[in-house]
Amino acid sequence: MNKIINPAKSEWSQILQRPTQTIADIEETVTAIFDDIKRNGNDGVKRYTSIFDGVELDDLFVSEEEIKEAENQVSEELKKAIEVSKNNIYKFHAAQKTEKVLVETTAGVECWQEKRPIQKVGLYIPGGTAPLFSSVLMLAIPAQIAGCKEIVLSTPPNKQGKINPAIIYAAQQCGVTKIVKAGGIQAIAGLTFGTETIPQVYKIFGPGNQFVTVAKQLATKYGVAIDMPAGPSELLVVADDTANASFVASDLLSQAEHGTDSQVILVSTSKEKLNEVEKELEIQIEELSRKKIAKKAIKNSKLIFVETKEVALEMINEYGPEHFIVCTANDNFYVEGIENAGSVFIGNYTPESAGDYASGTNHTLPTNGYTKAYSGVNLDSFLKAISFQKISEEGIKNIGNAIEILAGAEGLDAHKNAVTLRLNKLK
Ligand SMILES: NC(=O)c1ccc[n+]([C@@H]2O[C@H](COP(=O)([O-])OP(=O)(O)OC[C@H]3O[C@@H](n4cnc5c(N)ncnc54)[C@H](O)[C@@H]3O)[C@@H](O)[C@H]2O)c1
Ligand SMILES: N[C@H](CO)Cc1c[nH]c[nH+]1
Ligand SMILES: [Zn+2]
Repeated sequence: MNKIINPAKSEWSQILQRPTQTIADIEETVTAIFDDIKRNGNDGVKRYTSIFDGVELDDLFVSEEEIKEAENQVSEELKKAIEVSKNNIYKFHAAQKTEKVLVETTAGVECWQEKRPIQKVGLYIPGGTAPLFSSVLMLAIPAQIAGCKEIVLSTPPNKQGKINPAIIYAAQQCGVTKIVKAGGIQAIAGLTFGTETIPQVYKIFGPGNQFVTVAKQLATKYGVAIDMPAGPSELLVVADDTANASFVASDLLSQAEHGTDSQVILVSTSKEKLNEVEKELEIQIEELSRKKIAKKAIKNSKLIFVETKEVALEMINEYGPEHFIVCTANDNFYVEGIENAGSVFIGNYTPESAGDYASGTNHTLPTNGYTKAYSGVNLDSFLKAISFQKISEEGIKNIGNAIEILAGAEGLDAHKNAVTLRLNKLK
């Protein structure tokens, strides 16, 4: 584990740098693959699947037979756990529905806002080193509640050209309409341009490694919307003497095991707690099946001592973690003061894994400091808000003159005329 540091404020941005590559590092590769797939469709998707995933595919889609097989392969125990997770995610996201907002802004001028689903959405489900079927629930459940019509899922196949049965099973439980066997940049390109058989979608959702994240960002150049950049996992824990060191270490490792480019950080006002957690990390990491990955990720990680909670909070807001765990005597200080975080976990008995799987909140969250401007996935991510207005004769008389003056001042005569003609008719 890295040694405990106490950086000066001037060093924060350098110390807190993410270990991921930037758009500039990956853009050339992504652009070349996008161009190829735009021109060559399915052949291009298959070629890059062969290069990056090591498998030659005949068919890019999960078949009816594979769907039946998956249903039989998933254990009853896992099906029940998926049901618990699904129910909680459903409850939390269904509760986010909002009523139509109607306001009579001036007598005779009615304005309202209503939400409509995005018709065609693409869900990316990571599958490089672990089949994240929990991400299927996190994306397909809100898509279904929102009323999206076409829900296309894409995920990388294994070396036998198969998709993990739990991914297929979860997709069937949540209204996914098609499952494409493609991962990484080729999956995002397929959903961006559409191919002979992959539908082109209006918005792409989902987490992924740095290649997926940069590909999603570049997809926006071609007119496709994205949920947010949701890249390699991050966790920042703030802990004082009241925290349980072994719990804190287990949480840090839970995110370190995601990928070698994950980053976990512990900030504390207690040197003793930092030392205790460091020892726990060394013990617990040896027991993990993914210790090779976790050990590499831990190299990107920091144990930071700060003198006061005020300095801790300022540093945390500067970093803007994807996940933020608060385990201190004064949790409210951090809960009320946090400005930039994807999802917040409070107290010794709220592990980050709860949000990853089953509490009900969404685990598709902004990383790499994008918490400063983006929210995690929620019901609104799958909806558009459309504004409506209806103006009566009384209404146009009330606001017409103001519109004429405003349009005249902008030098836009046609705008002004559209009101003047109506006002004249009402004289
Ligand atoms: N932010 C979030 O909300 C969130 C949620 C879950 C997971 N995650 C992150 O998702 C990631 C999952 O990563 P993963 O790799 O296991 O799966 P993945 O599905 O994201 O990526 C696998 C794909 O990457 C492509 N790829 C691999 N190496 C490449 C290379 N050198 N050049 C071009 N393409 C390449 C391959 O096509 C492969 O199919 C982890 O980093 C994890 O931390 C983030
Ligand atoms: N922690 C991940 C988001 O960064 C989500 C996840 C899925 N499965 C386990 N964890
Ligand atoms: Zn996780």
